[in-house]
Amino acid sequence: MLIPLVQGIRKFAMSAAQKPQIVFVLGAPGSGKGTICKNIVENYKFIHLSAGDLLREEQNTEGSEHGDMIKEYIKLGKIVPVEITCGLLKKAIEKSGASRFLVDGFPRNQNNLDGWEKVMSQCVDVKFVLFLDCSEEVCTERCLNRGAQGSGRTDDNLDSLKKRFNTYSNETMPIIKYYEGKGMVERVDSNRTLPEIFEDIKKIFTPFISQS
Ligand SMILES: Nc1ncnc2c1ncn2[C@@H]1O[C@H](COP(=O)(O)OP(=O)(O)OP(=O)(O)O)[C@@H](O)[C@H]1O
Ligand SMILES: O=c1ccn([C@@H]2O[C@H](COP(=O)(O)O)[C@@H](O)[C@H]2O)c(=O)[nH]1
Ligand SMILES: [Mg+2]
Repeated sequence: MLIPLVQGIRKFAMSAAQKPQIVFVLGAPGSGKGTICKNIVENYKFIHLSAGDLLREEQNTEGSEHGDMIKEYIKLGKIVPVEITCGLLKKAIEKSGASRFLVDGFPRNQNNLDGWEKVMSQCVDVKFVLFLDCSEEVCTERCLNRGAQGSGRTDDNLDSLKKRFNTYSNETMPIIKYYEGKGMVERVDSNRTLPEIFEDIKKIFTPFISQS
């Protein structure tokens, strides 16, 4: 599966006038990644790609060879192998043809990072990581509310949330630290109200857009 993925991206890279710019959006489950990305898209020229949404879509695609595996991984809060997730992201980036993307909820572990770098690093330009920093307590309450309001997500329950937080602490935090070490992390306290968060988002994205 990895070989056609690499070939496809090379073809894409050759035809692109400029490398697409990528901002990774990371944070705990329920930290507000999807909500904040929606706000960014309303105010700045970005395409929002949620890795979780792409996986849920794939899971529900009739005849998908990965559907059952994705379903199981999501319920257990485990990270799906990068070949699948990166393949879906690559396809969405190519299809869109846009120049700026918010990649929400990826890379989530070392396997994701290695796979992304192997396949995408030559063809896209990762500008920075937006890190939505939010306490487990606040995040849990938000996800449980989202479940109670009928999200339909199989992982908006206490049992799955415990597992998702474990995965986040053990596997995703080291990736955020890795980017921090490279001076690439913009941290926003997302325990606060949306207007407060959006003020900080403006301070990050307005200069970024005017400089790039
Ligand atoms: N700052 C906030 N204050 C109050 N509620 C919020 C805030 N940000 C997001 N929410 C709500 O919390 C829930 C989770 O938000 P969202 O879906 O954006 O998080 P997420 O990080 O994408 O979560 P996941 O990782 O589970 O996909 C949603 O119901 C959303 O409306
Ligand atoms: O890169 C990714 C992104 C997500 N997953 C799986 O999906 C769920 C839900 O993701 P959300 O971002 O919360 O929508 C996540 O817990 C993982 O099981 C993944 O494997 N890889
Ligand atoms: Mg989300």
